[in-house]
Amino acid sequence: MAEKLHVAVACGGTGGHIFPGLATARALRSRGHHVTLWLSGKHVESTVLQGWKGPVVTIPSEGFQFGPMRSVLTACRIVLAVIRCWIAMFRHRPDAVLAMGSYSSIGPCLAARLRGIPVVLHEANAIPGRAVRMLAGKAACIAICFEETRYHLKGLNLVTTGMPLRPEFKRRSEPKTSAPEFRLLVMGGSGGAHAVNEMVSEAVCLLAPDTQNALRVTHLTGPADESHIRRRYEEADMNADVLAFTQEMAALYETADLAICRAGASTCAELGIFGLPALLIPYPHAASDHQTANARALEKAGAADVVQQSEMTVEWLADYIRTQMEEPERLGKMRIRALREDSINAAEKLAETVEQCAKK
Ligand SMILES: CC(=O)N[C@H]1[C@@H](OP(=O)(O)OP(=O)(O)OC[C@H]2O[C@@H](n3ccc(=O)[nH]c3=O)[C@H](O)[C@@H]2O)O[C@H](CO)[C@@H](O)[C@@H]1O
Repeated sequence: MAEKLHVAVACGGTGGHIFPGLATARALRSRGHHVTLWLSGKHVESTVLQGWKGPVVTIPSEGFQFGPMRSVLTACRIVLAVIRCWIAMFRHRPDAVLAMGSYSSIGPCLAARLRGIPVVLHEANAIPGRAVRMLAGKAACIAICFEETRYHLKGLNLVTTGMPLRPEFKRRSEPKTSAPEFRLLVMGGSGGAHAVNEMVSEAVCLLAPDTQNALRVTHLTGPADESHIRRRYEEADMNADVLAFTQEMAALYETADLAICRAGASTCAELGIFGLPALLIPYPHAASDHQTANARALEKAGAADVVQQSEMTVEWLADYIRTQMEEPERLGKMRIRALREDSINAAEKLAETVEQCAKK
């Protein structure tokens, strides 16, 4: 094993950054290293971070904003974050920084560069985000999940690690047993997605008179929409479990027949671990439309269908769900194509990459 290191894992932002950061932090710890999480203070971080007992450094940071005045504000915030991180690094003295690629990676990575500390970046999406593009040139290594990403980061030191996942996301050892009803899992990433919540719940309610006992829905809404989506299903007398957020994702993936969801990087990797077919509705405002690129990679593999939010109607969705319920053979074939190996042991592979890049 490499010598004992102190690694700063910068994983603030959304669940899509915190979960893989946390999984890698745990893998680094189990290899004997000391780990500090560097976060941005966003509310979602406390929801997701349950169970982390190690040290945390919170450096407030905000996403990129554009326009003449806003760009100046963004630049000022970045400078402030770098100064704060640079000061915090006096106390914490990391040997390496691992950044999971959100805007909150920028402060710790630039401060680390000023201090001569090696930086490893993790890019979860098929198209790299702004923070990774900004930091890539100075990184010791960039870990990626999609082979497509190589086209966007030519000439840099890349290694494919896959997406670090929570330890409970283990592939099912026995084939899925068929439940009497069709199980639909609806989710919009770690914060929920309002447009997905509205359209899918309306489509399911449109189907309600014919499918009440044949369809069971688990709908993860995010905090804003939970109560009115629950009410909508109740009024339609529909068999639905509505939750703002759950920590029990593995059980849901394992029992579902179909997912309707956004195409965030963690969601895509998790669908692959469980071989769960999906209808992917990419978030239309994602930077560089990266969710469409993620979704197309799954579609190309025959693992998912993709529909753009702007092209979707409630009637089309209702018809899509009914068709999938009536065609279990099609979903069975998709299930086989959906199973992917590339994110198994990703946390360990990324931990190993950090060890290799760290200051000896
Ligand atoms: C809106 C947006 O820009 N989202 C981005 C954000 O991820 P965002 O957090 O939106 O989405 P991801 O799919 O990457 O991650 C969602 C995570 O939340 C978990 N989950 C979700 C609901 C729930 O109730 N419980 C739960 O645990 C999922 O299992 C998954 O691990 O960063 C990702 C990584 O850069 C990007 O790919 C996404 O495009």
